[in-house]
Amino acid sequence: MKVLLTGANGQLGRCFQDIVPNEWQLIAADHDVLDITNTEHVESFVKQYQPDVIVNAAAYTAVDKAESEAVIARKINAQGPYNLAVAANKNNARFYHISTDYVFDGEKTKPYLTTDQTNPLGVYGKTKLQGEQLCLKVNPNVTIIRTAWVFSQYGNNFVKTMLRLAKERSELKIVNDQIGCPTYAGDLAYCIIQLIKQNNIPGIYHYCGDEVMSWFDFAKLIISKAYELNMIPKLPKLSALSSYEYPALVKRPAYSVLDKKISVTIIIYQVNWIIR
Ligand SMILES: NC(=O)C1=CN([C@@H]2O[C@H](COP(=O)(O)OP(=O)(O)OC[C@H]3O[C@@H](n4cnc5c(N)ncnc54)[C@H](OP(=O)(O)O)[C@@H]3O)[C@@H](O)[C@H]2O)C=CC1
Ligand SMILES: Cc1cn([C@H]2C[C@H](O)[C@@H](COP(=O)(O)OP(=O)(O)O[C@H]3O[C@@H](C)C(=O)[C@@H](O)[C@H]3O)O2)c(=O)[nH]c1=O
Repeated sequence: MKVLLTGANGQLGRCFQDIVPNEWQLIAADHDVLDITNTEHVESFVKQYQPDVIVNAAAYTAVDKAESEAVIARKINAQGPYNLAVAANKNNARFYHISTDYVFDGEKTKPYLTTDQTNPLGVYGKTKLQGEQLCLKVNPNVTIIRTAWVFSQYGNNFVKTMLRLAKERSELKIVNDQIGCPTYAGDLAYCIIQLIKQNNIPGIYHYCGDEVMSWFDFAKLIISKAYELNMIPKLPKLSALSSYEYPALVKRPAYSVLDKKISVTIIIYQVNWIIR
C-alpha cells in the first residue's frame, strides 16, 4: 500500500509516521515538499507518485490568529483539501481528511453526532467546514474524521503551553466552561491507520479521547502529572475562569464532545508521551 501523507511535520503527521505499518510505502510530504494550496503541484505530485491512499494532516490551526488571516486560513483549510480531493479522485486514491469539533457551535449538551447541524463560531471552524463540504462535493470516496483538542509530544498544543506557563508563572488562569475531549495525536493516527486497513465506508466520522473535561480540568491533570514526574519544579496555583474573563479573540464552543462511533483498540495511552 502506497500512502501519501501531507502536513507530515505537524502533530498528527509526526505521530502517523511513528506508527505507520512497516509494509506500507509512505511518502511523507511536509509543507516544503508539497504545499497543498498549490493546485498544479498537488495534481502533478499525486499523478507522479500514484498513491493508493492520501492522508491530509496539513492545516491552518491557529484559532485566534485565523480571525485576522482568514484568506490564508481558507486557502489551507478549504482550497488545500479540495485540491487533494480532486487529485485523489482523478487518480483513484482513497482520501482521508481531518476536521474539527470547532465546526459546531457548542450549544448542545449531549455528544455531537456526525449528522448534527454544524455552525462554526470563528474563522478556523468556518474554513474547516468549507474544507469538509468541498471535499464531499467533488469526491464520493472521501473519509472525514472530525477530532478535538489534539495534543502530542510534537508541535504546539495546550499541554505544551501549560508546561511552559507552569515554569514561568506562579498562577495559571484557565477557562472552566468549555467542555471537550482531549485527543492524543498518536491515538488519532492509530485510528486512521485502522480505518485504512479496514477499507472503511467513506463519509464523516467522529474520533476523540474518552475523557470529557474542561480546559481547566485538563490543565489540572497536566500540571499534577508533570509535577509528579519532576517536569516542573513547583505547583502553580490554578484558577478557574469563565470564557468571558479570558481575553480570547474568538469564541470557542462551550460543549464540543463528539459522539465517537469508531471503535478501535487503542494501544497507546493518552498521557504516555509526557513520561518520555
Ligand atoms: N490541533 C488540534 O487541537 C486539533 C486539530 N484538528 C485537525 O487535525 C489535523 C492535524 O492537526 P495538527 O497535527 O494538530 O496540526 P499542526 O498545526 O500540528 O500541523 C499542521 C501541519 O500542516 C502544515 N501546513 C500548513 N500549511 C500547509 C500547506 N499549505 N501545505 C502543506 N502543509 C501545510 C504545517 O506546516 P508548517 O508549520 O511548516 O506551515 C504543519 O506541519 C488538522 O486538520 C486540524 O485541523 C482537529 C481538532 C483539534
Ligand atoms: C493558554 C491559555 C488558554 N486558555 C483557554 C483559551 C481557550 O479557550 C482554551 C484552549 O486554548 P488553546 O488556544 O490552546 O486551544 P485552541 O486553539 O482553542 O484549541 C483548538 O485548536 C483547534 C486547532 C481545534 O481544532 C480544537 O479542537 C481545539 O483543540 O483555553 C486559558 O483559559 N488560559 C490560558 O492560559
